[in-house]
Amino acid sequence: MTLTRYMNTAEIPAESAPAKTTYFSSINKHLDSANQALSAIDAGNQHLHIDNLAHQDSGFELSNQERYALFDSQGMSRDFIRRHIREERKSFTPAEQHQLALIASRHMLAEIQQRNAEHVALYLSFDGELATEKLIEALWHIGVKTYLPIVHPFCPGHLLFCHYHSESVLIKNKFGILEPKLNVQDVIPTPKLDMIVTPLVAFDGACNRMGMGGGYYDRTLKNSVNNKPFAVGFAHDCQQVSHLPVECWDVPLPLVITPTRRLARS
Ligand SMILES: Nc1nc2c(c(=O)[nH]1)N(C=O)[C@@H](CNc1ccc(C(=O)N[C@@H](CCC(=O)O)C(=O)O)cc1)CN2
Ligand SMILES: Nc1ncnc2c1ncn2[C@@H]1O[C@H](COP(=O)(O)OP(=O)(O)OP(=O)(O)O)[C@@H](O)[C@H]1O
Repeated sequence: MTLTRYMNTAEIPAESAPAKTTYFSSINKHLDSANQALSAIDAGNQHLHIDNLAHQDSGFELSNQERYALFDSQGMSRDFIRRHIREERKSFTPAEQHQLALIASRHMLAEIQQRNAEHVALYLSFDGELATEKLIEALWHIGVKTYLPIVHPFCPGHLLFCHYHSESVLIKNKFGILEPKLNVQDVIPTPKLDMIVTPLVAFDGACNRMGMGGGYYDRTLKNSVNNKPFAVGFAHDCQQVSHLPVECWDVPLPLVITPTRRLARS
């Protein structure tokens, strides 16, 4: 059984929205196995786990009644969608955020392992973004090298990617986001990354991506050749919208992973 098992292409419009409680009770059914998968790696049971995670059914499928309702964004401006979805993703409690991040991290870990990625850029969450801390710890345990974006000190709108390890010193950037203190020896040229797990504010069914509005990831991803590095959006289900107004500089993602979906761009 493959990961695509939990991809559900049917979209539920907002008017037939199930209550958030229904979404959470279906999510909770999958929490134990996600917890076990990630803590087995913590416990050093790596080898067994890598094999298991890569091949077992690590996904799940929600019925239309259980899934998070799609926000109908038709005709809305980018700015309005950005503000609305930022509020939506911030509305989860810390406990809900933790559960959702665990479940999604398990899926992302399986994706990283299946692709044999050795150098993976991620982000440290803020503003209600899906948290990556557990995923990063699991990657350290299995020997995958992790990197974080740094807002470029001289080149406005651009990012540098720096090695992130257990000894890294983190400082807040101008947006209040934690990033590694710049050390040139830690910088990796972007084409050397195998994967970039990108933050995003909103995405649609065609894997179009909208971020915080700085154009940082668009500038980074426009230089990808043959999907190297392979960019994967990591987001809450509530961040999917029915339609994103696309600009000429927007770079669509080949894949988006949420707690309940693996959405590949066709
Ligand atoms: N966790 C995380 N790290 C990331 C990003 C991200 O989206 N998430 N970025 C993705 O690109 C870059 C930072 N880009 C950002 C762009 C705008 C704002 C922001 O908060 N803008 C404010 C206005 C700030 C101001 O005017 O000074 C806002 O919109 O409220 C934050 C991050 C690099 N690191
Ligand atoms: N490749 C590029 N070259 C030059 N300017 C760009 C490029 N990509 C985006 N921009 C500029 O960046 C600004 C912000 O773009 P946009 O609103 O799409 O960012 P975003 O995707 O929301 O942010 P991010 O990628 O940082 O998460 C726009 O004004 C756009 O002109």
